Amino acid sequence: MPAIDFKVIKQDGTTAARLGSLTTPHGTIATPIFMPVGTQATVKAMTPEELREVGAQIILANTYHLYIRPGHELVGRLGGLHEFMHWPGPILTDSGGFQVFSLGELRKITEDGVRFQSHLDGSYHFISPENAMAIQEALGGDIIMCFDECPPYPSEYAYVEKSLGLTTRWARRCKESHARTDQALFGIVQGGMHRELRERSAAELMEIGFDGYALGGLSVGEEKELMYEVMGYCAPVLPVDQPRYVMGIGAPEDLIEGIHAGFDMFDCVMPTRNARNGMLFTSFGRVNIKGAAYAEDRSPLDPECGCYVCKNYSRAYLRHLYRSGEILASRLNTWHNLHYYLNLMTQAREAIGAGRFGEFRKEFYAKRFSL
Ligand SMILES: CNc1nc2cc(C(=O)NN)ccc2[nH]1
Ligand SMILES: [Zn+2]
Repeated sequence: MPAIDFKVIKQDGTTAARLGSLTTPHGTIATPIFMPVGTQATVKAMTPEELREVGAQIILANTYHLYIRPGHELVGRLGGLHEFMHWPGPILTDSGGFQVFSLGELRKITEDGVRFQSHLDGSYHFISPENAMAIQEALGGDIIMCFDECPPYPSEYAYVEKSLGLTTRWARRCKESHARTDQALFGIVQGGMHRELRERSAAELMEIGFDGYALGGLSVGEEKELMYEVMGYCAPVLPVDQPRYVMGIGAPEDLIEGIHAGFDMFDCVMPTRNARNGMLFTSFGRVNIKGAAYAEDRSPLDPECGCYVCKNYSRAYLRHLYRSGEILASRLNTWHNLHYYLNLMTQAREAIGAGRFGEFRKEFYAKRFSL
């Protein structure tokens, strides 16, 4: 009995966008879906009940951070992430591949795995594909990710080619050592910005066979056009009847382009991190709430939003909270940004259901810069 079941409910009329249903041991998710990032077993500033209220269906937790603190064995002993963080819905854990490679000089890659120093106290650690599986199995997420190498951008062609071979060999080791049948395992396609390498990586992973496929190694400093090009030629080579996930993506327009290309799942720290920095997303573009223009602006942040924040608070008050360094600023700004992202996904799903995602995409761009 596979851990997850994915069905394409409806293919859009004129684009590669599709409406899907992803059933996991902790509930069923409508796709396309955005996953709020809960790095240290919390989506910062939000309770699980509030996450539900803004429309979150599935959240992401970071294996690297939870391995370092409080430790995956501790989380396992306390019943796993769902129990530990009081989140009853589906959880996806990344493998730590990206975080560990982001440590830069503090890490050494070998065929067997990666040796790295903790960002907290400099202590030495080693993660192999096998223990990336053991860590995620202890954390107890519903969907876990292969341990891969995310090459820096830009990298020499030869390096990217060599790296994808390591990612494939590591993916095979992940599948061989993955024991929990109630956890789905996704492969991660690498290959940089080279079409033939991306297609080779995808083919090698599909040969091994996974429950879903992610596109890694994007949003690493490349131009948006290049990111969209890679998404455009990767989606069609991935299995049509399995979930397609783009990791670390992205800004609202990146989600629209990812859905347009045929992807189903997205995660990004942007809505939550930007919220804490006063950068708010609205249907008409971005609002930097600390701007003096909002000092006496009694209007809601986004008149078209309708979330708890936009129904009850003025831009002037949100600006005051932010400038005063109030904790409520992070909470209200996060609430609104997550509602914006998740509501955008709801609208996208409705548009696909009506066979009009192409028109929806045009409307999205038409009103974006009318602030
Ligand atoms: C914000 N940019 C961004 N790029 C990512 C790439 C990966 C990846 O390749 N994981 N194996 C994961 C998260 C990412 N977030
Ligand atoms: Zn709002």
